[in-house]
Amino acid sequence: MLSVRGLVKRYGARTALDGIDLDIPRGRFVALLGPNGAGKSTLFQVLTGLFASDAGEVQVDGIDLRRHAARALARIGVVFQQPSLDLDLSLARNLQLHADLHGLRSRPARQRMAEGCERFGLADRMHRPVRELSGGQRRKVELIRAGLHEPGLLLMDEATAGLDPQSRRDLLAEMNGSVTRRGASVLWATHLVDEAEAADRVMVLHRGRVLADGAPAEVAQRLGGGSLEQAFLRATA
Ligand SMILES: Nc1ncnc2c1ncn2[C@@H]1O[C@H](COP(=O)(O)OP(=O)(O)OP(=O)(O)O)[C@@H](O)[C@H]1O
Repeated sequence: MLSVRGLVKRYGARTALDGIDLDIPRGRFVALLGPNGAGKSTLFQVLTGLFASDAGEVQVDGIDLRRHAARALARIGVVFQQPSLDLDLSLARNLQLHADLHGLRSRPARQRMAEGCERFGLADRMHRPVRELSGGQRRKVELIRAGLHEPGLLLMDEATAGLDPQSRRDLLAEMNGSVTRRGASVLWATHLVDEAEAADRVMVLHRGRVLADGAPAEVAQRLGGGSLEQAFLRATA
């Protein structure tokens, strides 16, 4: 679903991504685990076409991001680290704008919006301004929005930041649901080891490089043993 080869991104003299290779097949939940400044957001900015890389290739479902950006991006759903809803518009209007941007027909769009809001307990808030929602509820709206066009790849950049334990659990369960229900792939950026432990696969990113990639137990082993948390802290100290 996602193939990245030799990705390099520099900000002036600073190299934020230093030759990233990764392959994510369909139906996998992959955690991108890295400390602050590892390059997670930069990777997402390149994958979503916000920044051009200095070198390397990205293919989404076999489509080259640089040459066919619109087709490649249509297959991606994203929740960025910074909230990006229009607070003055209603929840439904925010979702409808996204559906229109992706050219969704109105009946399936309305049905998916209603299903998503139902799943997250937001059905009775659909026509209220987003400003009236809590931080956790806003995150859930962003998640519904990211999946509205049923993308094969979901990119989540620290999507649980600021959420209470129950909301974090709801979001993770929803992501796992997307993987099993629709066969979507999820790349979940986090610095929280417990979230990474719940993934099928963990990629540890540090200073723009992938230090280890595999099942959580394998990654812990490759980074010197002990728990994943111990190994991660040691490797990124
Ligand atoms: N616009 C920018 N200009 C210059 N340097 C940048 C810019 N954005 C990021 N960087 C640098 O690139 C590196 C990677 O940053 P990035 O935000 O991708 O990391 P991150 O893993 O997402 O961190 P965090 O977990 O803190 O969000 C850091 O050294 C950061 O200071």
